[in-house]
Amino acid sequence: MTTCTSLDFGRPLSGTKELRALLGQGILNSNGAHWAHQRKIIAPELFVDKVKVSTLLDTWESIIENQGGIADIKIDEHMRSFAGDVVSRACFGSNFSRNKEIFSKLRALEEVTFKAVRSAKVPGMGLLPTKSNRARRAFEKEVRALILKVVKERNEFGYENDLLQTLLDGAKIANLSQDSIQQFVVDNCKNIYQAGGATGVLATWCLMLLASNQEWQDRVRAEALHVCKGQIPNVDMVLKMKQGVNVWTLVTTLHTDPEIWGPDAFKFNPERFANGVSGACKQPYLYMPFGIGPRVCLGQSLAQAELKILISLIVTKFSFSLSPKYVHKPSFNLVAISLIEPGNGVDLLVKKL
Ligand code: HEM
Repeated sequence: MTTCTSLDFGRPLSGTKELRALLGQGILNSNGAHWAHQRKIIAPELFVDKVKVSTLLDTWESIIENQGGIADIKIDEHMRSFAGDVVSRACFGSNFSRNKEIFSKLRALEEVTFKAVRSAKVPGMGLLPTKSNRARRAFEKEVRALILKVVKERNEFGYENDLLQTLLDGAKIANLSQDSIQQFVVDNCKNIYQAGGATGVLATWCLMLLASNQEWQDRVRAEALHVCKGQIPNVDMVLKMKQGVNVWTLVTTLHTDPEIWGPDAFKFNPERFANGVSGACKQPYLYMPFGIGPRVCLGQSLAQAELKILISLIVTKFSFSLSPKYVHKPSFNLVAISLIEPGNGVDLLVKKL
């Protein structure tokens, strides 16, 4: 895989037409030279040191205070906005103040796209003026307009050293028409928001697991307190098939196969990684949470730093357990990068320490 020189790594998503509204021809959904150009532009921008602590902790503290010392919090939205905030700061600079609006419209676009992908059985259905097709087009237009507004402000108010600027400069160097420049920037902004959202889902699952495994929550807290010594953590503290045939690996199955991980494959046991990935499973290359090869996740380091900072801050400031409201319902979201999300969200009972 790493010695492969082809630029065609196939994105054979079923319902690609339906996905166009959500992902366009940005990095997640493109191939060949166009993908390579985008990857070259985006890769240097996803710096670990751009992670900043958000207002999430203050929000939780005030909710807990208002609810008399212990609060029942549905954490999904909080984690989603935290991840969005990090992506926004890391990639779109200080003036990306519309990030919340863009995020919520993208989420709505994702939901209608998901429905369309699931029901795209009849050829041409995507073109009919059905209620969901109209909604999809409306959200697509709104997201595009919001992003282009930010681009306009950037062009009027000057240069900033961030991904948005790099995308604008990269599109200009490529000698694209005005329309193509706009499409290039819009598609890639949407893709980065989509891809970056994965961290929010991962943080949600991580807190759910720590909430239902108190012993591990205590161990993680003790480690975070030991490493951070009462300070806010920073990044240093925490880091041949026939042509045209595409193979999709169901990574969840790979990551829970007892033949690979041993008889306790389904148990939440972070201890298995005490001696690294090679100590945890038979073949280290079978562990691929961020993908593998030339299309490996570009935000891997950013996401890992972001999660370590977030989780160590949360465990040192709060203790938490699963709320009786929580219903376990993992749901597959095939739209962007195949995430398994908590279908009913995650409800936690949170107390300030
Ligand atoms: C815990 C969080 C995350 C997980 C588990 C994750 C996982 C993945 C996976 C599995 C892929 C597909 C790899 C493949 O096709 O082989 C991917 C692609 C990608 N991810 Fe992430 N990701 C996360 C966070 C992020 C963040 C925070 C960003 C940036 C802000 C990001 C940017 C990207 C990009 C740009 C791609 C497309 C790379 C390409 O096609 O060349 N990801 N990610």
